[in-house]
Amino acid sequence: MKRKLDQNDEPAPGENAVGDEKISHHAGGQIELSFSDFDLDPRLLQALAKQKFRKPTLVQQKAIPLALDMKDVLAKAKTGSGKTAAYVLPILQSILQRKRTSTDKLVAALILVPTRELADQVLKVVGEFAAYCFNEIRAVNLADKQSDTVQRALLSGAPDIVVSTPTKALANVQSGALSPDKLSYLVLDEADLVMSYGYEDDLQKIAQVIPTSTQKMLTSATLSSEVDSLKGLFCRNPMMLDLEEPDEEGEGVAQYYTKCGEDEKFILAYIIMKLKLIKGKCIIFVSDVDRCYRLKLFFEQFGIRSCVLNSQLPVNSRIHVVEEFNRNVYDIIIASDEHEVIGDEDSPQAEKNGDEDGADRKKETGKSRPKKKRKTSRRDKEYGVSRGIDFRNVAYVFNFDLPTSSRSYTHRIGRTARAGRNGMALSFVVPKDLYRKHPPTTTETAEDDEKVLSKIIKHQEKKGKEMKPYTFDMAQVNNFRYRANDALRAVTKVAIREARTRELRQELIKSEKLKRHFEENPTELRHLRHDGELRAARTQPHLKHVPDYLLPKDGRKALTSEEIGYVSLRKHDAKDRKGRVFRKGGKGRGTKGARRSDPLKSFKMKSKGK
Ligand SMILES: Nc1ncnc2c1ncn2[C@@H]1O[C@H](COP(=O)(O)OP(=O)(O)OP(=O)(O)O)[C@@H](O)[C@H]1O
Repeated sequence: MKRKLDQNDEPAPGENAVGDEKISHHAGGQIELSFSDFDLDPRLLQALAKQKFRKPTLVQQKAIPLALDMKDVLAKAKTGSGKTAAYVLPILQSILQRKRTSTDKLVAALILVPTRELADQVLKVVGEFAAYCFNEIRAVNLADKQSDTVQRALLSGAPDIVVSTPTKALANVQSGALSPDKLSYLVLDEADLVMSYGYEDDLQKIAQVIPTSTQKMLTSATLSSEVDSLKGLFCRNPMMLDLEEPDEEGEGVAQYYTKCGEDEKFILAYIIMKLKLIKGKCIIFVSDVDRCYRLKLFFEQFGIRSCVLNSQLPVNSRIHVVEEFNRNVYDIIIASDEHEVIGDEDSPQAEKNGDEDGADRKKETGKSRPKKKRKTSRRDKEYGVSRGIDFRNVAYVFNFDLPTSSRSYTHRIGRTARAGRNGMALSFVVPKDLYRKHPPTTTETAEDDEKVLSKIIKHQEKKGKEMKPYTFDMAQVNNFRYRANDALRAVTKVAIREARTRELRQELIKSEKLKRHFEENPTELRHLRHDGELRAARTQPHLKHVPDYLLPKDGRKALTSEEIGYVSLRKHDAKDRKGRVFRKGGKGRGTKGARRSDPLKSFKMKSKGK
């Protein structure tokens, strides 16, 4: 029997979620292909070897042959499974092939993405794969904020590949700077988001000028109800891939949630970060820009350094933060997941298009998010880091504020456990009774956390994943309450406003410098750190150290999860070569010495400040 999917439904593994013609695939029993089976240009194989891509991932094994066979492809595969290479490699292959016999200059591929940071990332991936093609491939990014003149200059001479957001692409098509007449490839990366990001009108106009012969590739980790609109707009009979693959070496993302009050979120975050209960790099998602600064200033009180990412920051700074994080310069990023709000504000079609941030939330909770007043501050509509961004070696994702939909949850936790690694996700959930007691000082409402949680649990179960409760021992946690509240009191609204202004000013200066001067001196970029103290809040130096009396009796030796909470977690190994990413160990897996333990238990506590 065919199950009816609502827009928020993420289909169960192998379920025919993306349409009737689709083929569902599972990894089990498939013959494994290697990159050399694809008959790729040797220069591409060389680039793959340089990047240490030993074998194609499942989505690459399935999509690349179809794409090389000139088929339209609609691919749904999990986060971090290598969808970018699945469309970039066939594009490069076809361009190189054409260039063997033709000297025509034309834009061969248009890659549409929802955000500027993703456009930047995709351009870099293209550059990496084209590294040995010398001057044969030219790719440009139109998503950056550039004048029309600069964009026209970029497009003059017909680059082979154009990466853009739909709005920028359409503007250039309409001005005549970008000619889609001879386009061989059109890609929609994060296709469901592109469809529901206020871009539908742009996409419709683009669809009208794309030749019917253009081959289309549409990808996302979450595609369901958008499929019909996408098919209607772009490709009527695509090959549909719905790929579910087992996590390679263990559990993928180990998922936990903790029910707590709004004020307790801060205490727990302080304890987890300061006592390093979970080791490694992390991304903390909050619901809006103010929350970014509230948490950053709160952490600052304890000497915990963090970077923020939000739509107010200049795009250069945002991209730089991600790059530096990936080079292990920073450990903590506090990111606002704002497209949910922007979806509401800027996209009247959000509901129509199945935007979980609008329509699905309504479905889940029975009510729409209250309309927010438009902030006077400048926000970048094309900001977004929960989708597609390839954060490297993220040990855990921390949903300080629960997302408002299961789809958003899937993408957020997909920032860890990428490319076959393991990771962990911890989400704070404010139960209704606690919400009423201490409503959050955020523009978002947490009142529906529990409803969203049950939806998330349901969707994860369909995929064979489990989201487990984790209960902290609040008696132990309460020892830290006074200090946490003291720090929180210093983070006033005025302090947050000042911090926002100060950071924006600093980042604008850095951004300009980044753009002009540091292009020529890339090594100097390192000096422009983004995790400096904002010092907008009252400073209390004593808070930077954790006094011994707050710790359990043998606290200086180690704090175990039994002491801070009871162990209701599934056994989970947390170790990799650098001690950064949780990996499932075990006999014969080369994880000598890896101890089977839960995420908190395995970490020693540090009683001194950073
Ligand atoms: N065949 C491969 N072998 C090893 N690593 C790979 C392979 N393919 C991709 N990767 C790496 O996996 C990571 C994730 O790839 P990518 O960003 O393309 O995932 P994605 O499926 O697009 O994720 P998302 O759904 O979050 O956008 C990248 O760091 C990439 O370099």
